[in-house]
Amino acid sequence: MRCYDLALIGFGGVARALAELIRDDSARLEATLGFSLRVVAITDLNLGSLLQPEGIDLAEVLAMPRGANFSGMPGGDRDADNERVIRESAADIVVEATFTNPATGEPALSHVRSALQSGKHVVTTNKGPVALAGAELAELAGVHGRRFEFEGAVMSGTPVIRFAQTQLAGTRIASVTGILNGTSNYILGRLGDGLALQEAIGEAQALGYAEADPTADIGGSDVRLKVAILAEQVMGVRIPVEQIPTTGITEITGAEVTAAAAEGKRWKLLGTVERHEDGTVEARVAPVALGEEHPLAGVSGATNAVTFDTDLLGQVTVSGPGAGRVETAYALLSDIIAIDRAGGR
Ligand SMILES: NC(=O)C1=CN([C@@H]2O[C@H](COP(=O)(O)OP(=O)(O)OC[C@H]3O[C@@H](n4cnc5c(N)ncnc54)[C@H](OP(=O)(O)O)[C@@H]3O)[C@@H](O)[C@H]2O)C=CC1
Ligand SMILES: N[C@@H](CC=O)C(=O)O
Repeated sequence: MRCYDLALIGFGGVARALAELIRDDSARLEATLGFSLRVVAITDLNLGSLLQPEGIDLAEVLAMPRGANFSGMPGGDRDADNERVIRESAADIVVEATFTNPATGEPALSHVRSALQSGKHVVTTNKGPVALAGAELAELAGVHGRRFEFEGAVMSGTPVIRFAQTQLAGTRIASVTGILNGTSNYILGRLGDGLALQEAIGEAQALGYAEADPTADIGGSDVRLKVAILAEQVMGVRIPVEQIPTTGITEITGAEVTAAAAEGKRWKLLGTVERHEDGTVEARVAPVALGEEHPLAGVSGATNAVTFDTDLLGQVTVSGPGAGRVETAYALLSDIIAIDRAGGR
């Protein structure tokens, strides 16, 4: 049985959900996938660092009370010494799940570079490094004979990047348009139900949908990163993030959501990448009041959907969870499966 050792960098909602999956479902995963997973290192701002090459007892760390940290445990330290843990741990795969900085991609970008340079595969749900340095990191992975996988960076666990890269590889994609942020889509729905913006944000945070800084969700910068990722990964065009005109949903009121609904319309925050006939490619993020007949109008809650406009198939739409702890942990698992299927070690 193949076994992959993991280092979890960032132990928040998504990484914990992955740890719970490994703790609770390893027998099924081993039987269906043919490999096992073991966590040998964890770092987190709150908890510090834990390095245990023989495997960490996940039940023990998942049960740690709020405010506790790893100091006092064998291989434990109260500081989150990410770089040392990434380089020194015996992990095969580094799981990067810290927060997303939409401007610099740091510290995640440095984590990914260090992991690849020290000969480890990387799986991440962090949009920053992929949007800002995707090509550089893919090249670095190639140089070191490792893989850089990031399915969860767009639409959480719903397989959209790999789907487009493999299943749509033989078509020309003229445009990609989608609802790409679960939090803002959820909030628009709740504004329509009569909630105040802050209440709706609070709900999205409690449900594990929102970014550590939710202004990234409602201000559009989260979708802007995802649009840049889709442009590069699916349409082969690098568009610097700062060149993507972006408007969020902060100016949309509950009254406007209700008034639009009365006219048969639904406000949606759309991310779009379009290839024009002259070959130029344009990207944007903006709220749009869609008519009820539009295929994306009925996509509600934290569900996301993206429509690819192709020459051979016409429109192909993929829809599924766009946020959520367990859903996003699934993206990490799907990346690990991709590494295994590519030959693993
Ligand atoms: N939740 C979702 O639905 C989705 C999330 N993502 C992405 O996945 C990543 C993780 O998301 P999620 O788990 O929800 O976020 P959380 O905020 O729950 O978890 C992030 C964790 O990383 C820790 N952390 C932050 N900075 C550092 C650092 N420098 N060193 C070590 N630990 C650090 C945080 O500690 P502290 O709390 O002290 O800051 C926190 O425990 C993010 O990049 C997010 O954008 C992608 C798709 C969907
Ligand atoms: N905060 C994001 C999480 C996934 O990327 C969202 O709500 O879509």
